[in-house]
Amino acid sequence: MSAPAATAVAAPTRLKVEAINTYYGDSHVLRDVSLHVGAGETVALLGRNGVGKTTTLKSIVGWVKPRTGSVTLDCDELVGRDMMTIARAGIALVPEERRIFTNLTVAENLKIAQVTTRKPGWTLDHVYDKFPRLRERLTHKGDEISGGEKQMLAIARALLQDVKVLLLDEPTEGLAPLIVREVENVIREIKASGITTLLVEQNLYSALSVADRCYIIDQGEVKFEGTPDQIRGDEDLRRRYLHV
Ligand SMILES: Nc1ncnc2c1ncn2[C@@H]1O[C@H](COP(=O)(O)OP(=O)(O)OP(=O)(O)O)[C@@H](O)[C@H]1O
Repeated sequence: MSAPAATAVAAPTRLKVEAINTYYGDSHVLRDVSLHVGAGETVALLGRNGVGKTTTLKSIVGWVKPRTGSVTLDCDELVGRDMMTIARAGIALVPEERRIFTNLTVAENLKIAQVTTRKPGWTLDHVYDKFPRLRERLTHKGDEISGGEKQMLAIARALLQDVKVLLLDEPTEGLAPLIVREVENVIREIKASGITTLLVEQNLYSALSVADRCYIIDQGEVKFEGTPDQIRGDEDLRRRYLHV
């Protein structure tokens, strides 16, 4: 593995993944994967197709269970807990398929996502302010909005759930360049609001433009930890692990 970033962020660790090994049946997909995300940091997990990025996110939220290793949120162990408990602890995954209710309007999708028992970090007003596109589409059904709007709606729903750590799986996938820029701005707004984000991206330059730090994973192993600038400046690294 390459040397860790010289410019370590001073924030306390919020999410820590330590030496997890995850399998699908006999297939050993994650091999001693370790990473950490500081409070308020935006970290990107990069790598080619099928190397284990989504499986890392699913292992964090308990969708798949690591066979060994540890995942902690503010030092609380999550491995072995069910998905609902992990979600209540404050981790939300926005999966690649952007799960929203297609038969409900945008407004209804947002209303039912709201946490009523606790004060959410993001309120509906905050969402309407930062996602003007959604405000314009409030009466449209989930299946009547564009891919970019679905992505923003899925992210907004997660933000309304009193989230501490947001996991985004390929948030810019399939989106037009102009909409990719809007999603990047939303990710910056999320960081500005103090939420910790771990995102998986195939769109390297989009990820580098929003991330404070990055990990590169290959064949289920973390091969690099460093800054966007280190990746921009290392053509060999990009060619070896990212094909760009
Ligand atoms: N439910 C599953 N059952 C069996 N194998 C799986 C399952 N999900 C993923 N895999 C395999 O695990 C490996 C890692 O997949 P994963 O989805 O984590 O990769 P990824 O890096 O996110 O790639 P992609 O960008 O293509 O989603 C791949 O070989 C994939 O085929």
